[in-house]
Amino acid sequence: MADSTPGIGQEPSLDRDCTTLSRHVLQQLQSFGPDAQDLSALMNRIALAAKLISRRLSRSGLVEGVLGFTGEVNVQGESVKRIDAYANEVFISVFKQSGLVCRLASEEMEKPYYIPENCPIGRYTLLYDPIDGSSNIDSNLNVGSIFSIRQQEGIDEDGSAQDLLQSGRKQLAAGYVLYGPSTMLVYSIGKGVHSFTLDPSLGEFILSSENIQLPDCGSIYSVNEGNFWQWDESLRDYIRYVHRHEGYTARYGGALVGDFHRILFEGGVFLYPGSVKQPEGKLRLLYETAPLAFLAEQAGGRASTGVEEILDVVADHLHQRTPVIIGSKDNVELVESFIQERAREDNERLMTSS
Ligand SMILES: O=C(COP(=O)(O)O)[C@@H](O)[C@H](O)[C@H](O)COP(=O)(O)O
Ligand SMILES: [Mg+2]
Ligand SMILES: [Mg+2]
Repeated sequence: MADSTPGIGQEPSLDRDCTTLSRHVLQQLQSFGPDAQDLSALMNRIALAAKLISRRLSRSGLVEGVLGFTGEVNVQGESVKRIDAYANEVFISVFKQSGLVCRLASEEMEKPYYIPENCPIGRYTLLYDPIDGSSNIDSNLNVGSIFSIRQQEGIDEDGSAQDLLQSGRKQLAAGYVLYGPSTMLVYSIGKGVHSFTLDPSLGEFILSSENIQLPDCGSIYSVNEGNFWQWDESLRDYIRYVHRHEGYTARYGGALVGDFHRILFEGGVFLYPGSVKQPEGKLRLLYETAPLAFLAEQAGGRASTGVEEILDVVADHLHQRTPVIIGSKDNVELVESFIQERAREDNERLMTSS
């Protein structure tokens, strides 16, 4: 049997390279300057929030007060789950003491939460969806958190947060946490997309994949087909095309983070189009689709509303929704081609009837 004991002068081999998240941020920025230190500290705080939420989720069937609803309805008109409220508070308390951010904006709060004691030191705003896919939680299925970091511009004295109403290209960093069989954090600071896995025995996120590349084309399409008759005919045409062609497979888990994660690693497309009732779709621009679009572009993929890149959309209010088609370049383009074709036909019909 081979002797695996390290010889004199040899390092004992580890399972993997133990690159932590904060070290990774500094390595990418190749700097120890104040901006790099800030970004590294911000990511560290997000990791802390993720660990606290992950710990709570892992005990969800065992302790009181994790599952079920609070009885309140949020600004989106959705019933708030206890875990939504808990995770929202976790991000607030983690960042309140950080000195890093002046303002937090989340799905669960109508207006941003201001931390005046952090200003003007904290020059950043954190936008987040504390728990994405919370309808999955009572069935013990995957959920996530989504985050986006922007530089705060101006002092926002009147509390209107006008500087947040800019395109997604203003994001400094974005990412998500997936609470699945393991807890993973995927992020980008505009230098590729990288994933980390929480090692529960160390309490640290350890690098698992660097420079993730979305395949140009993939077989997965991920969409809630229960909404088929609510969509525009162009989307129905696309789905009919997929049904009639070999090589496609449907995957839909009911939590955007999980569904996007699969697409990021395996390729394909996730869609949440507008419907008759909700022409803008369901997903929110500033803390759901824009951060994921940032990751998709950084990984060589695309994210589109059908007529415009998601990252070019300028929000007109904090909780703005937007249709989204996100994933592999070729797949996104194919969906867009159905939308454009239908728009062209509608135009021609209009021209001939007038
Ligand atoms: O944004 C989402 C829900 O967010 P939320 O839990 O409100 O943060 C998504 O995860 C959707 O729930 C998901 O895409 C499934 O939507 P439906 O198909 O159930 O409408
Ligand atoms: Mg969500
Ligand atoms: Mg949510």
